[in-house]
Amino acid sequence: MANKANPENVEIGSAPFLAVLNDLYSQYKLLKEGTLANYIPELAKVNPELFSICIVTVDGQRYEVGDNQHQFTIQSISKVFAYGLALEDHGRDYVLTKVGVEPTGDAFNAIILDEQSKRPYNPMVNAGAIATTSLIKGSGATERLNRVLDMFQKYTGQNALVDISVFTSERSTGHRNRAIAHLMLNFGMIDQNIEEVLDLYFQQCAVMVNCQDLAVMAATLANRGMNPITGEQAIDSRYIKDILSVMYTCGMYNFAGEWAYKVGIPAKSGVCGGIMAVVPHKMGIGVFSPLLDVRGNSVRGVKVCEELSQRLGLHLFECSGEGLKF
Ligand SMILES: NC(=O)CC[C@H](N)C(=O)O
Repeated sequence: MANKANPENVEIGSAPFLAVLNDLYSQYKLLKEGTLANYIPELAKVNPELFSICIVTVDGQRYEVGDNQHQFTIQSISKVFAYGLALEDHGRDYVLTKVGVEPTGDAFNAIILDEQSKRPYNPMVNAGAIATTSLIKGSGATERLNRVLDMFQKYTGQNALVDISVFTSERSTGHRNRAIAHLMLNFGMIDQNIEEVLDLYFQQCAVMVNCQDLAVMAATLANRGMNPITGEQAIDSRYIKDILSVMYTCGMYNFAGEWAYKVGIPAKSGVCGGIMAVVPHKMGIGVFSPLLDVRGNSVRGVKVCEELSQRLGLHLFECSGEGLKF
């Protein structure tokens, strides 16, 4: 796949977004820091050079640069959407008894639960995401998986498929997640068959997307839950505030505070190297670059979002008028 800016992009959108995206792409293409996620063996096989940035506005305009068609597994970004489905299945109050909404300041895969309540801290870290996945309704494993895939299809407008190699790779090595699930079983936070819950969690993490899909999914959240390309309602709009709040406070794990301070918009990263960011009522942003920092966030992805936020004036609390108007 081509690693340089695709000249066809000029057709897709217009300045100023495209000029900014092209600029960021050429600038950060030179940045080679970070490491591939190798605790899931299949993820260590990815080409570390891959890089793409995409913006989709709530009125359906698309601006993109780089390897936007390259498919990768969604990993932790799936946690956002599974949380939405659990909220639709059970309502806010019940979900809150099983998964909290407190940032942890710990790594995404920390084996910890809230001391008092025994709940996992929030749905964006592994413990909370496994608990969330255990809440997804269905009469058996196949129906639950199909519901998850249908849900992803509504958000992306594309067929949702699981990358079987990545799924089996994680299933055979995911002992840390198994330990987390057993801890939650011990405290009665999950009650279903653990292996079945973990299978669904690993499957949802192995759903294939490209950078464009991330931007469309983010734009759907920015657009009160309606996919701006297909017009389909992907989630009940009443849960958008729940989702965006936990993304804002917990979506970037133990970098969430600095992210909120510097970038100032709800976002979610995954060890695939994807970052999905939401500018409410305006746009969705997807960035993909697989080299990760120590917290498991894409090195280029963080840099691109920091600069994009500054240059387009995206920070939610920006009031000095800095950045481009749109
Ligand atoms: N941060 C991530 O993307 C983690 C997701 C991965 N499937 C895991 O559970 O470890």
